[in-house]
Amino acid sequence: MNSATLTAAKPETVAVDLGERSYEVRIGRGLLARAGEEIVALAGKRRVAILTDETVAARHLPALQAALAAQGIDAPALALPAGEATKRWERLGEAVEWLLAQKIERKDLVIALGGGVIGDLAGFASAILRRGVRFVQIPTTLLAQVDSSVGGKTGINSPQGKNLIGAFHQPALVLADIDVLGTLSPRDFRAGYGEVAKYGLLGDEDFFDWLETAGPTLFADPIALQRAVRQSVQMKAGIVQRDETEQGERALLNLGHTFGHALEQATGYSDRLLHGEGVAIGCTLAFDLSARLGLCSQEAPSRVAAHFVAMGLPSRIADIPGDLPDDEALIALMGQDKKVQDGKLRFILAHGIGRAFVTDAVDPQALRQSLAQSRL
Ligand SMILES: NC(=O)c1ccc[n+]([C@@H]2O[C@H](COP(=O)([O-])OP(=O)(O)OC[C@H]3O[C@@H](n4cnc5c(N)ncnc54)[C@H](O)[C@@H]3O)[C@@H](O)[C@H]2O)c1
Ligand SMILES: O=C(O)C(=O)C[C@@H](O)[C@H](O)[C@H](O)COP(=O)(O)O
Ligand SMILES: [Zn+2]
Repeated sequence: MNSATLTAAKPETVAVDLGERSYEVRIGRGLLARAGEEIVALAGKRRVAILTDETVAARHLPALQAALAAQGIDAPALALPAGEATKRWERLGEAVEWLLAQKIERKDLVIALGGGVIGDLAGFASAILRRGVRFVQIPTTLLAQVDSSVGGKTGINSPQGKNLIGAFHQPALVLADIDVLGTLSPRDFRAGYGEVAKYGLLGDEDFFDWLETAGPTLFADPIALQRAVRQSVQMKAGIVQRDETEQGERALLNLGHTFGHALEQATGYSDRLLHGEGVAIGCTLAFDLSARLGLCSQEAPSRVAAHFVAMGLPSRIADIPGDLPDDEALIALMGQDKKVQDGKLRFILAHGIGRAFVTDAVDPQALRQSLAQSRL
């Protein structure tokens, strides 16, 4: 990120208003260095334990530990292997046993320093440790800053499907320091962008219009990046406030995920397909299916695909390297989706860009045609 020539906006705060589970999301530059003060303000000088991954630990853990040490807090850390494969029982067990060995008590704090994998796993570990301890999200990927650190969905994957084991457990604070995104690989940055675009596609056409121009500049422009993170978090916070446990509206945040999660399972939760890449392919499929069902214009899916291509993201199943299960097997994998009701798949489709809705009225032939088209 070109921080020398561009000044950034001031840090901003988005409140997530959930009664006694309310918290704030701070977004801006230099927040990692101020983490010690934030943690003391939240929990005094209580004990703190950090869960992270090995890649993030090498780049950003010393700065966090120094910020905490400056406030007199000695914070031990456990660094798990980086990558989606870490979101599983064995690593969860390792994390929980380690937290117990650190004697983390109910009123102490767990810090998740990392991307969505660490945030989801650390959040779930915090939910079940002594039946619930507080945790703070310090998201270090674009995906985690715009999406996974907010809203309290925590959990791990199963061989049967994505995020099938988990709990709702809201963080006590989120510190999204956009400076730390400067060390992300271009591929991980782009994957996170898949979730940014999702917000425009599901509920805000003006945001999507802006992203079509600003998207390619985000990595180098902290002002545009902070705006993208803030608008995404504002949209997610609004939805989560109205529907914390996904009884209705929150399912819109799953746009593209019925497809994406099945593809992630089919690729073994490996780096063949990152979560945000699956979301980009899934969003394109959702718009293609919507157009086939006559719900939106034919232009909408082309515009969605064109934007993902312009951003260097995959937009078709054919973009995934290696062999994949056939369409019937992919549809069977979708059967484990958490939105399934009475055995029936439910999809997030759209009447146009920014106009998503939930439906179970999907012609299976149209679904098969969309999947077949996406393989070409
Ligand atoms: N809970 C939710 O609401 C929610 C929302 C969206 C996604 N998710 C989950 O999030 C996960 C994906 O998250 P992700 O894309 O952040 O993946 P990730 O956590 O695996 O991070 C991606 C890669 O970036 C590396 N990394 C992280 N921060 C870095 C930094 N600052 N500099 C350099 N490298 C860095 C990591 O080590 C990893 O290799 C998926 O499991 C997905 O299901 C959850
Ligand atoms: O917060 C939500 O709600 C979301 O659906 C956000 C998604 O981006 C995220 O990937 C989430 O983990 C998917 O939820 P799931 O319930 O399908 O596992
Ligand atoms: Zn997602």
